[in-house]
Amino acid sequence: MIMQWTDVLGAEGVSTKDIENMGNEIENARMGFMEKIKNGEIGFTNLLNVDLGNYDEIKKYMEEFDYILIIGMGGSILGTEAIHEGINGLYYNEHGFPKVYFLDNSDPEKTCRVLNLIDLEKTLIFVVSKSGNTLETLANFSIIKNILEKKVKNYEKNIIAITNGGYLKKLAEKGGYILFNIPENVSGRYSVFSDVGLAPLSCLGINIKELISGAKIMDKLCKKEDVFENPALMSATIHYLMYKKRKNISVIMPYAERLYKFGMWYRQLWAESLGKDGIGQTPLVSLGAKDQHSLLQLYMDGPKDKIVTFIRVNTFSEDIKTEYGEGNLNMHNLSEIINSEQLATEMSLTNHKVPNVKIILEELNETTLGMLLYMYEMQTAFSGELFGVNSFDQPAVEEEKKLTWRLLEEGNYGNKRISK
Ligand SMILES: O=P(O)(O)OC[C@H]1O[C@](O)(CO)[C@@H](O)[C@@H]1O
Repeated sequence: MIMQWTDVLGAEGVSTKDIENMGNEIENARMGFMEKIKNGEIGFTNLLNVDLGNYDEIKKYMEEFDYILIIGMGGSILGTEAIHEGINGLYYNEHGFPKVYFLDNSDPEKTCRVLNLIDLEKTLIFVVSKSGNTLETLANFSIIKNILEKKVKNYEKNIIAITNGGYLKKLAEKGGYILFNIPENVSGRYSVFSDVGLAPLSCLGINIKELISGAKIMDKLCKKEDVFENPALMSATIHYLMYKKRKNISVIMPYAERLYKFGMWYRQLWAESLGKDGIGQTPLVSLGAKDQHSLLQLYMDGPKDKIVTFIRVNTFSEDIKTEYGEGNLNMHNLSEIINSEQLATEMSLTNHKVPNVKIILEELNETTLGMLLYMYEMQTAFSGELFGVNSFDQPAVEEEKKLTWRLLEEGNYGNKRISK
C-alpha cells in the first residue's frame, strides 16, 4: 500500500513546508496517542495479538448451517460488512456459501425481506452489540428469537452473541448462547479486529491470518516517529491542515466497488470520532468512476471546502476487454478504463486546486484491506489528538436514544412532538 499526496497545491493545498512548520504539534499528537495506548486507556492496537485458534470451533460449526445472519449497528456491523464485501465481492449470495444477510437497521421491509429469504432453522445468527442495549439490534433480535422459539428445537444453538453487557448479555447467559466479548477499552467503531469482526468473518471464508498480518504491517509503520514515514500520521496531519484551511469535508473516493462498504465504515469512524465541541470534518463517500457523473461537478466548481482521498486498486481480481467498434475507443481492459478515469479525476481536481491524496493498493486482498482499515483507525486516533477531541466516545448520540425510548413508552410513533 502506497500513499501519495499532491505536494504544493498553492494556497489551497498542503506543502512539505506546511508540515515541517507544524513542528512539535505533530509529535505531541503522536506522543499523546501512544501515551493512551501505554496506559491502557485505548486498546484497539492490542487486538492484533489475537489467538486465531479462537475461531476454529465456530468455523467448523458453521458447516452445519446454510445461512449466516448478522444483527448489529454501527461499529458492531459496519466493519464486518466492509471486509465481507471487500474480500468476497459483490453478489456474493448468488454464488457463495453460506448465504449471508445483515440486519443493520429498524426498517421493517428489510427485516421482513431477509426473513423471507432465509430458513432460520439453518441459520447461524450473530447478534452483536457492545453495550447490549442498542434498540435496533434488540428489536431485530427479538423478532428472530420469537420465530426461533416457535419453530426450532434447541434454537439457542443457532445463536452467537458478541456483547459486553446490558440486556443482550443477560439473554445470552440465560439462553446459553455461544458468547464472545469485546475489550472494554475498544470503542465500537475501532472493534473490527476484535471478535466483533473476526468471529463472523472467520465463518465467511475470510483469511483472518492475512487480515491481521496486514494490520500488523501497518501497525509498525504507524508507530514511526517521522511523519513522512508514518502514513496514518501523515494523513491525519494533511486532513488537519486542510481543516484549518476550511476544508471541512473529507471526501473518500475508492475506484473499486468492493470498497464501497469500507467507505460506510470510514464514515462512522471519522464522523463519530471527530464530530465534537463544534469541530469535525464531514466524511463524504464517493465511488469512482460512477460519482464522476454525480458529484464531480460540485467537487470541481462548488465551494472549495473539500479534501479528496482516492483509493486506487492497480490489479483487479477479474478483468475484461471492451469491444468498441465505433470511435477511437478500441480494445481496453475495463481496469485500464477505470484507472485512467481515476488519474484524470485526480489531475482535474489538482488543476482546479482541490487538494487530494491517493492511496494505491496493488491489489485488494485481506492483507491490503487489513492495512487500509488499520491505517484509518490510527489516522483517526492521531487526528483526535490534533483536533483536540476525544476520538473514542460519542456522547451526543445518547439524547436521541433517550428520546426514542420515551416516545416508544408513550406510544408516540413520531406523530407528535413532545416537550424536551
Ligand atoms: O455495539 P453497540 O453497543 O450496539 O453500539 C452500536 C453503535 O451505536 C453507537 O454507540 C452510536 O449510537 C456507536 O458508537 C456504536 O458503534
